Amino acid sequence: QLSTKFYSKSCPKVLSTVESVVKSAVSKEKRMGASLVRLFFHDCFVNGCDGSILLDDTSSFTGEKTAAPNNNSVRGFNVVDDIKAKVEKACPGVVSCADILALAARDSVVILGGPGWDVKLGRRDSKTASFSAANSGVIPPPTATLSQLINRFQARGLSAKDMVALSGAHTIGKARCVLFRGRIYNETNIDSSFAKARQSNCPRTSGSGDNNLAPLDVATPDSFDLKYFNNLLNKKGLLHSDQILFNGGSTDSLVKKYSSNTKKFYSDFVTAMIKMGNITPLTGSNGEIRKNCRKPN
Ligand code: HEM
Ligand SMILES: [Ca+2]
Ligand SMILES: [Ca+2]
Repeated sequence: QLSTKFYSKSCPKVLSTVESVVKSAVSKEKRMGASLVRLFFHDCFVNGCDGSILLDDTSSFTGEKTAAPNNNSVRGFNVVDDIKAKVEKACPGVVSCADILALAARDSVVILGGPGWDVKLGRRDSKTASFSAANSGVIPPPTATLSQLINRFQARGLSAKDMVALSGAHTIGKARCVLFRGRIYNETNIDSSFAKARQSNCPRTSGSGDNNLAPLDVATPDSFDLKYFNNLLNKKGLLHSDQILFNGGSTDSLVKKYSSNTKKFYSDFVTAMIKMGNITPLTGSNGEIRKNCRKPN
């Protein structure tokens, strides 16, 4: 059972240490806050919040970093290393990499103007990772239908409401052209001037400009707020999987509600982040406390 006080005796400085490293990383690059939030999501969905996503490949082991949803996409590993090094100095062998991800995600949201919450701690680190689980079937792709999105979250114990609230994390951060090209050229539920603007930096031809970036939230890309949901009402969702949340289906009413009610969005987002953070953690004597987040001890 996770607890907010897990390190209060063994490493009282962990909270302030994580916060200060995240603060300095985000002040250098706002996007890093978004990247750290996403890292936590992609860790928790694949075999639970166990730091599995942080393991590097070796000559005899392929981890999760090169799986399709992560490859050339997830980032922030150096910031996690930096946090881990400082935490190890303060309390060697005590704090897990999985808990560092949970704290860094929360701190990122707060620093970018979003809600705060008490993070439950006590997760331990996996000794392995799963390329196959990360590569297919667990993390939804941006081309997903609404029922696929709902099903993939349900498979992790998260409701449709949790899914919509968590999608609100796309109020920060960026995405690559290759992942929204189909939407801006082929879809009809898109604002035409928005589509044009995005097309200007994302060529139609596949293979050209694939890695060009655009903000997930056209209005306030560096602030954690409800503008993401406003964009959806205006057909300015960047990804297919964003706009599908407001496209005449069962989640329309929730999107509408969040678009005008910051309090409701924040409280549902926090509830869902805590739920996501509880996905099958390793506790007790399972797993280990890695010394280096990139490799098992
Ligand atoms: C609902 C299903 C979801 C889909 C289909 C999805 C898909 C994506 C895609 C395709 C990107 C861009 C990746 C790239 O360009 O390489 C992205 C970025 C991002 N996602 Fe999601 N996502 C989903 C849910 C979530 C959740 C639950 C969170 C966190 C709670 C989240 C947080 C983020 C953030 C913060 C970014 C920007 C990262 C950065 O700028 O480095 N997403 N997502
Ligand atoms: Ca994991
Ligand atoms: Ca925003």
